[in-house]
Amino acid sequence: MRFHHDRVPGQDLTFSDVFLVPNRSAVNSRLDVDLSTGDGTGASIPIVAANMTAVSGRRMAETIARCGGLAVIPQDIPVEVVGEVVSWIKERHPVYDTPLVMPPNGIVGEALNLLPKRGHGAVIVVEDGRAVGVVTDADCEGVDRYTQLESIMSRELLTLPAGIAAEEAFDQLHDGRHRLAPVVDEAGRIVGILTRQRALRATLYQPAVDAAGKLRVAAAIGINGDAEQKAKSLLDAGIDVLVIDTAHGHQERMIEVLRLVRALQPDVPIVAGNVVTAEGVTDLVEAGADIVKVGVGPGAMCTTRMQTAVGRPQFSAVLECATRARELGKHVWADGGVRHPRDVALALAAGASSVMIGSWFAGTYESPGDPHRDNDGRIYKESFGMASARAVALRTADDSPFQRARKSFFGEGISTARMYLDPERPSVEDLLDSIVSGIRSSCTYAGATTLAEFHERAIVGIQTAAGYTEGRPVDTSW
Ligand SMILES: NC(=O)C1=CN([C@@H]2O[C@H](COP(=O)(O)OP(=O)(O)OC[C@H]3O[C@@H](n4cnc5c(N)ncnc54)[C@H](OP(=O)(O)O)[C@@H]3O)[C@@H](O)[C@H]2O)C=CC1
Ligand SMILES: Nc1nc2c(ncn2[C@@H]2O[C@H](COP(=O)(O)O)[C@@H](O)[C@H]2O)c(=O)[nH]1
Ligand SMILES: [K+]
Repeated sequence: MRFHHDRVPGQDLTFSDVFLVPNRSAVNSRLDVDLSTGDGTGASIPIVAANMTAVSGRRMAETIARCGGLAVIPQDIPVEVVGEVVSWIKERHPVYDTPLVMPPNGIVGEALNLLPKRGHGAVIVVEDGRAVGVVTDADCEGVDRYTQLESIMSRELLTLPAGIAAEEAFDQLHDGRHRLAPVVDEAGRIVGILTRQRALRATLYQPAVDAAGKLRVAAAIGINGDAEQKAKSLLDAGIDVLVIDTAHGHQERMIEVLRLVRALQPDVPIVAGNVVTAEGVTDLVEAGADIVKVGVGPGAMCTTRMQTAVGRPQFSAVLECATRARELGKHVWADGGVRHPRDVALALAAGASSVMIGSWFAGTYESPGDPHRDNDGRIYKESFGMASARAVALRTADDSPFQRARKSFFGEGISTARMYLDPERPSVEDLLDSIVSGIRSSCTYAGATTLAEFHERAIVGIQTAAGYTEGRPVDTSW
């Protein structure tokens, strides 16, 4: 990456301060771009869902991995629960979505609770292991909540044979005017769901899978307590990437924990952070990190900069840290502050191998929270920071009241924020489509077919606030 006209800025910058200049390009199609990360995590797109309780649970993890990214199960989840989550994810189909299933005598109220859990928007009614009907939101409209599904379900059900080619599945769905269909094995048992969109996505995304063809998932630990034992248990549970995460990653306890974990000789990459300086990267890499997580204070739930003045504008932090990591033969993940696909492109241009997204993904069907409606009927989910009073209260539930009170003293995050579901893009897969199409396009504007080439060729300019505003779409006259 170089700065436009080689004007290296004298101050630190964040994503809104910068833009990408187009290059002469020999890349004919955005579909010719390979977005795999090359950082040893096996991800085929450079997106990681952050280790936040309001963001990354089992549904987020399977959905993102199916599109080639990763989710990090947060450190606050008990190890035995993480073990169950990992086994559950490894049992999911790498291409077909997990169906929501109910019996014919199940009631509409329950179906309405299940529907927002998944982007495909349908409950499959199953009897003796076979699909006998399908119920969507529209079928439940104006119907008493205690009505049994068999009296409202649509019985005109297309089923697709397991192993069907994605394009063939799309055509069958399209020709039969079906939005989705259960995929069944030879015995007629449901193995998953294909919507038209998922069939299309199966041709555009490569799932992130392990050597056994199972979906990949990452998990995090903190630096307190018996971090080494916790790391061991997570590795035994079969996680694919281990994240060691704390607010101030450039501290000696982190270095000590990293050394202990590295000594376990895990055969999965170790990610550690967060830092924002080259020195931080050097120390964590020397202690055993394969990937360093970069970002102090850019997160949407984060009050650290207001509380402490500490942090660093994220674009410059990523650039400096990625440069050092590259010199050491290692990688960085850009963590926090991403609100538009352009921010992802800029973090990749600065040299990150992957970009972490938290709050943006909290406002999707697949995040763990329950959907709520505001006074205007808009659907939102609650998000909260991992250093907020709410997260600290959850994390310290087993401590004595005095210990809990002491630990709540240093909150550095928001306890409730409303993350609205975008009616056009309510599922995390919709957001991924938008991000991935954006960065594929950024790569071709730069003349790059891989992320390594993108970083090499990217030309970054610095803009005024007016320059940034000019780039925003205008949806009313002025
Ligand atoms: N990326 C970011 O900008 C930030 C992210 N977070 C996220 O919040 C979650 C909780 O992290 P964290 O608060 O580190 O909790 P942890 O449970 O990981 O504990 C942090 C440990 O570091 C010690 N510590 C020393 N100085 C600091 C400091 N300035 N800030 C925080 N801890 C310090 C703490 O001791 P003691 O409490 O006694 O001081 C404690 O022992 C993580 O997921 C983290 O990523 C939190 C803040 C900033
Ligand atoms: N200072 C704090 N930072 C936090 C907290 N919870 C999470 N985070 C960080 O934010 C990113 C995600 O950023 P986003 O803009 O995509 O939401 C996450 O990975 C953490 O590094 C917090 O309570 N305080
Ligand atoms: K912030």
